[in-house]
Amino acid sequence: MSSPVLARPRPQYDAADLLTAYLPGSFYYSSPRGTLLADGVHAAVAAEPGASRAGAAARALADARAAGLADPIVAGALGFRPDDAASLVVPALVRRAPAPDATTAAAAASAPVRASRIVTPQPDPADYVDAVRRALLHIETGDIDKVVLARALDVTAEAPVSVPPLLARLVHADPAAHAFAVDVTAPGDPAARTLFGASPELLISRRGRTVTVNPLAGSRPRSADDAENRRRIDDLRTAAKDRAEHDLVIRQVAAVLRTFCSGLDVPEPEVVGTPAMWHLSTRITGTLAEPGDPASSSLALAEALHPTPAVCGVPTSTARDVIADLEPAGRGYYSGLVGWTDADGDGEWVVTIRCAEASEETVRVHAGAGIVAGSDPEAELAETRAKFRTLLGALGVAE
Ligand SMILES: C=C(O[C@@H]1C=C(C(=O)O)C=C[C@H]1O)C(=O)O
Repeated sequence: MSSPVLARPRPQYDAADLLTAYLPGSFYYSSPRGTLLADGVHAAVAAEPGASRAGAAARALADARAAGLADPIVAGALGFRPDDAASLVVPALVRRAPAPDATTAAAAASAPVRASRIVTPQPDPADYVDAVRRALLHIETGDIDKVVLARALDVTAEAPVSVPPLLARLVHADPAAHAFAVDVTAPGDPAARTLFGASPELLISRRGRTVTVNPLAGSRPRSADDAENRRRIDDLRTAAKDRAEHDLVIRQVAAVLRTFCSGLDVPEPEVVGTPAMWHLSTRITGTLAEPGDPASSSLALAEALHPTPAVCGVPTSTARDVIADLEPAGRGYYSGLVGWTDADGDGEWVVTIRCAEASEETVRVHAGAGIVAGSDPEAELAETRAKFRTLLGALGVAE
């Protein structure tokens, strides 16, 4: 007779448990695929700036498995530029739960928000409008077809800002968003820094052979009025300028994916909504030709796709130079990527937008807009203003 195997049952969590357990220093990520909360550092993933982070992640995952860590993952964030800092670790403990739903974090969402915060635009809105005009000159002269220009708001409170209730509000406001919070404190920083947000834009999700990417480009603010929203959706669906802006992104993303996939389905764009915005969206699926190749891991694919013209421009390197010239402050983690990958290469990475970085009393909120021929500088300013609403709503302030 065999004796029974004694083992502690694997704990079952729901999305609310993990959101409640989140504390700065943890890695939190939720999306329609599920919720993940990772704590502690088994190993940091070091990579020289500019070198492939996917290679370093694959080595760290192999070492973690060899050291006996069950189902290790690499989780964290990469910045916008290849030479920006990254924050990637093999966490010591990973807890998973199903995706959040409309009931998740209801209590946090109804809690009052502490008022009296000062909002400082970086740069001044007039300077942003001027930068858009200068970007249009680059487009007229033919240097670039598209560039995404961003600006920021510094929201300063009277006391250190607590990220967990802000994250809970973001999840409650849009349970279908890709919500995240990542510790991005670097050696030498005077205080801890947390990157958090609710991105609508899936850079890549990989399960086995199947990859899904969902670029967004072309936007309208959401209105409080249903009839007005129907008008805006129709307008977005039919406007030649938005369609051209969207097609630039899809063409580049599909071209990159074709080099990894044996089959690719690129449907017609549709309009999707967040609580603050409407976007043109194309949900592309592909079948990987070599799923066992480390060069096809979700992080390797994310690095190959990044930066898409949804956050940078066309052509990529000239657009990146125009951004460096026209945006007074570096982007850091904004418009980079956040997510996780496992030892089989499966994982999910999102574009780091609708996000902010909190440190002590200050939260820096970011938003950008794609500039193409025919863009109206004031309308692009209004678009960034509407995009800020995702984070400002959680903070309980207006621009
Ligand atoms: C750059 C941002 O958003 C991106 C730009 C968009 C656009 O220009 O229409 C739409 C969605 C995102 O790909 C942002 O939210 O900061």
